[in-house]
Amino acid sequence: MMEDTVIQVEGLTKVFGDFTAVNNISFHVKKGEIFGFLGANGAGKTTAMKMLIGISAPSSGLAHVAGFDVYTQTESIKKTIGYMSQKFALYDDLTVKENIRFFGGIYGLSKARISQKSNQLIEELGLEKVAKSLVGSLPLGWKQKIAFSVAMLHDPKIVFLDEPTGGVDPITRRQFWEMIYKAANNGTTIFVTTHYMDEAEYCDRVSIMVDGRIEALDTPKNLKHHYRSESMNDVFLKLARS
Ligand SMILES: Nc1ncnc2c1ncn2[C@@H]1O[C@H](COP(=O)(O)OP(=O)(O)OP(=O)(O)O)[C@@H](O)[C@H]1O
Repeated sequence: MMEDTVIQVEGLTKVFGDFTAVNNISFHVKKGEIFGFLGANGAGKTTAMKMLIGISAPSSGLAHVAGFDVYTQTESIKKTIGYMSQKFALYDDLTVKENIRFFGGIYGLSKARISQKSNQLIEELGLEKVAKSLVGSLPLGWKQKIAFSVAMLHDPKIVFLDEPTGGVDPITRRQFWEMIYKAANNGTTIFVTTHYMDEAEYCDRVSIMVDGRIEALDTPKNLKHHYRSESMNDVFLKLARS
């Protein structure tokens, strides 16, 4: 594995019965890169991501995440990465502080470290007034920003974000992306799926999955040039909906 490669995937495949959900995909992701993982509904993004985060065994192919093998070193992978999904992020019936304490504990942080991280996160996000409110009472955009910070509590090398901004308003999405940039600038690798094509423009490189295969992978600029498109939306429509 090249020194700055943090995700290495070769011929990764997942079969359910006679249906191939992820079909022989290959790519590398570099340290500190923001890697966009795009595809229409059902293209196979979540299935691929589940293999990379060590919760679903591949049918065939190879993958290393932070240097760990997805077949044999899944516990090491889980400790090294952060994960956030739109569908499950935080406990609605715990307060902001309780969520931080809970997830900090799961990640194995010391009490002192959790307390320090909790204060830092609350200050950075300007959450002083709602630190003791139940997360369920907060707007979705706030929840998602807190969820991202919680996924970063243990300073993961790579953070996997599965549609992190789904249903969130454009201003909050922009703020969310500022958090992503900051994490990437600090050396965290970001692997992100999204349905928002403006967000695809913010990625360093983007892959586009169609029916389980990666049909295109390049910088947004090169993809637009190659597909003679004005925007990533056009590129996506040409590939994913053709
Ligand atoms: N456990 C499973 N058993 C059988 N088929 C599955 C299973 N998990 C996913 N699939 C199928 O694999 C295909 C890819 O699903 P996946 O959830 O990976 O797509 P996706 O690109 O993440 O879509 P979305 O954007 O809707 O989340 C779908 O046709 C889905 O029905």
